Amino acid sequence: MERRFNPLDLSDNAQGHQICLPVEFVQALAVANSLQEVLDTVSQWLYQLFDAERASITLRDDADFLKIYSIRGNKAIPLDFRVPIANTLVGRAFTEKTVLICDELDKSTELDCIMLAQHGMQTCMDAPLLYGDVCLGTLNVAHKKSYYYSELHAIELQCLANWIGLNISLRLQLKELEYLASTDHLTGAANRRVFTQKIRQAITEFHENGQSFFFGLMDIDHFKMLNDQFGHSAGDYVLQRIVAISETMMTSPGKFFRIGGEEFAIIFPEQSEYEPLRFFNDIREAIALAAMDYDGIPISVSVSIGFTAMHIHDNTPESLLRRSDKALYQAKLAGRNRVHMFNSAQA
Ligand SMILES: Nc1nc2c(ncn2[C@@H]2O[C@H](COP(=O)(O)OP(=O)(O)OP(=O)(O)O)[C@@H](O)[C@H]2O)c(=O)[nH]1
Repeated sequence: MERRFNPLDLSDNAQGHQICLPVEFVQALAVANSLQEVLDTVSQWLYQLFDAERASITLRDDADFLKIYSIRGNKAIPLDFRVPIANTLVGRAFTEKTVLICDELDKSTELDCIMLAQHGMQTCMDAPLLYGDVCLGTLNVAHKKSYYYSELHAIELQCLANWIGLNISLRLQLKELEYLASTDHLTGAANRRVFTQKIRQAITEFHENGQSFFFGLMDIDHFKMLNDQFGHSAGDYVLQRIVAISETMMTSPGKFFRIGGEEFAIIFPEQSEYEPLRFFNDIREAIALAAMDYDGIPISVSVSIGFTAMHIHDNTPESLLRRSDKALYQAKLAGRNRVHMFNSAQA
């Protein structure tokens, strides 16, 4: 059997009812440092407050899927699972912005109910996480006994969903703002602002714990000509491809940034197994060999790279930038499509 409750009707029916929350719950939410911490705090407390076998939170992933972001208890539907919005109880709670209770999970034909029933649960209740007109996802609890949750439980779950919806919405907006402030919108690469933070951090870490690194500047060859010949959007496409190729070439601690129109910065921590000249050359070669095709027109492009090692007397990014820029200039002068390491004789 299924029961459904409109959140507005629930609040009408709940006139005079009070919801009582543990102080630790409210306190833990107040000090949560990230969206994930908020979600984990909420699922932990749902699990306890609703005497649940399982508590979870989904958020909208895209037009067709919700994603499980936090779980406490039974892992019948695992973390990060993308739950289809179609043909699931949780999907209907989300799209219809309605609290749904399924009292006999083993009789349901919906995917999420089947998965829960297969792991021994009999009742589940899903409430929409509302923020104004928008539904952000759902709060979900499940229990081993059938017909376990009452309308009072539905009132309380929806009340929590309304309260937490605001918190989640603000955190999502903050995440979006952080993303916009740190990302180059054309290519998705980390931008100059992040570069400035990361290079300063790398310099500090070098002076504090001796973790050395190499710093490279990469510049597209004859990019103006490419723009003139094929058009600005072809140039944009090439920028996107170069970023995608370079990012796949980064070994895990390597960091890549777009710091100007056709200029990129690379921080490459020193590591015995991957020699820097080879690392930078591998990137250069991957770009030179890449098959690029813009609107049916084959385009080949190359880059030049200048790099330098971190020195004990480097206290700010400027000296590193200056040395790499000189090496880059040498690479261009020598014919482009090459990598040069800074050599003090050229200073
Ligand atoms: N399509 C596109 N072009 C850009 C973008 N940002 C900068 N550019 C172009 O990049 C070109 C840079 O040209 P130059 O600095 O003359 O250098 P170059 O032609 O690459 O020559 P070399 O560096 O000497 O090999 C200019 O034509 C800019 O308009 C962008 O976001 N998209």
